Amino acid sequence: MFSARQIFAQVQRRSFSASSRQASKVTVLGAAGGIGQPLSLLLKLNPRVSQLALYDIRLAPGVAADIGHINTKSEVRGYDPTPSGLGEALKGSEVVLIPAGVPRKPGMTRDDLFNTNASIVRDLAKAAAEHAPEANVLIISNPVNSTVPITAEVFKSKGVYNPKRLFGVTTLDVVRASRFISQLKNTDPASENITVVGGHSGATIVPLLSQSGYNLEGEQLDQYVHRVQFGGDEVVQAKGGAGSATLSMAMAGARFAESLLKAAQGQKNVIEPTFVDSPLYKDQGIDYFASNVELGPNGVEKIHPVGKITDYEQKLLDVCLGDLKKNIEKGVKFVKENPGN
Ligand SMILES: NC(=O)c1ccc[n+]([C@@H]2O[C@H](COP(=O)([O-])OP(=O)(O)OC[C@H]3O[C@@H](n4cnc5c(N)ncnc54)[C@H](O)[C@@H]3O)[C@@H](O)[C@H]2O)c1
Ligand SMILES: O=C(O)C[C@H](O)C(=O)O
Repeated sequence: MFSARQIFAQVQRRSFSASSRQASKVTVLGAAGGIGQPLSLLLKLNPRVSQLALYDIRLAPGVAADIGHINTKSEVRGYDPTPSGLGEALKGSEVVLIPAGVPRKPGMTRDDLFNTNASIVRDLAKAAAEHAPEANVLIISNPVNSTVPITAEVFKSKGVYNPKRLFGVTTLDVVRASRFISQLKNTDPASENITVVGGHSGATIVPLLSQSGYNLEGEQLDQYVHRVQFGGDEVVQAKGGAGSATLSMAMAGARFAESLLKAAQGQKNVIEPTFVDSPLYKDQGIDYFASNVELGPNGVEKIHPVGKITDYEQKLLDVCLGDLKKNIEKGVKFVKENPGN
């Protein structure tokens, strides 16, 4: 005989496993690139994904044919670089990841990518607003501090903006912050989870080490913060002109997509750092900010405040806010002045 409690637990388990089998179409725009390919591979390995739609201006059908042989259940399809191919790739999608655009070379800042990537993201955002207005849109293309506002402005201009469904992917900053502290403290990096707030470039990346109970001091603290803020540059230098982080970014993007799908499929307390339309600094004219965000079936469920920080961290945050405001304004202005076709 089962007790009422056991039966209840069984029903709960069944309903969770039913919802975790829910069909989820995921689309990658820029799927043939340095990030796009390993990201698509990781998504193919994710049992929460039922359909994987790959789009790029080159090679997406080839990447799809290759990944499609992997023996997991999801259907993979690559789309031709035409407006109808893009539309089909987006139609019915629950999660749209956008790593389309050019990466940095040594000596460049992320903002130096603006001139090329702003119009790429604007045009892909237009297609997403038209064909997948209710999808969760995950922006990876740099400069994220500007490409997220660009996407928001496009969605607003089409009357379909939902601030709960637009995310700048800043997961890599937390992945790095966790890895780098584990190297200093000889801990397991997988069990570190350092809070990182602000944005995704240089001084706008603000690790809040004190919130994990660590108190590095002096030069060691300065070096740690610098490494987290400029971790991307380490990879750009090491690749010597052949691009920026792709493999670690693919892991970070796949982790964020998995968190969104988990939350959409009923899991509670799913928290990820991400750059979203946020109330935290709107009184200072800063409409987007990255902090820990609880995800739910509707996307953003709850935006966590920055919380208690040290005077040192407050100084980092002050610098961050100044830069962030300019990056956001640049994105908004771009769409107003260059609405495209
Ligand atoms: N958010 C982050 O943490 C993070 C981390 C690493 C890289 N990035 C950024 O991600 C972007 C991509 O980096 P990458 O290394 O994959 O570059 P990449 O050049 O290897 O790949 C970019 C891909 O985008 C495609 N593309 C270009 N224009 C397109 C369009 N209009 N529609 C569809 N696809 C298009 C290209 O054909 C290419 O396959 C860069 O802007 C880079 O700075 C962000
Ligand atoms: O550094 C870059 O340009 C790519 C990315 O934003 C990163 O953090 O690795």
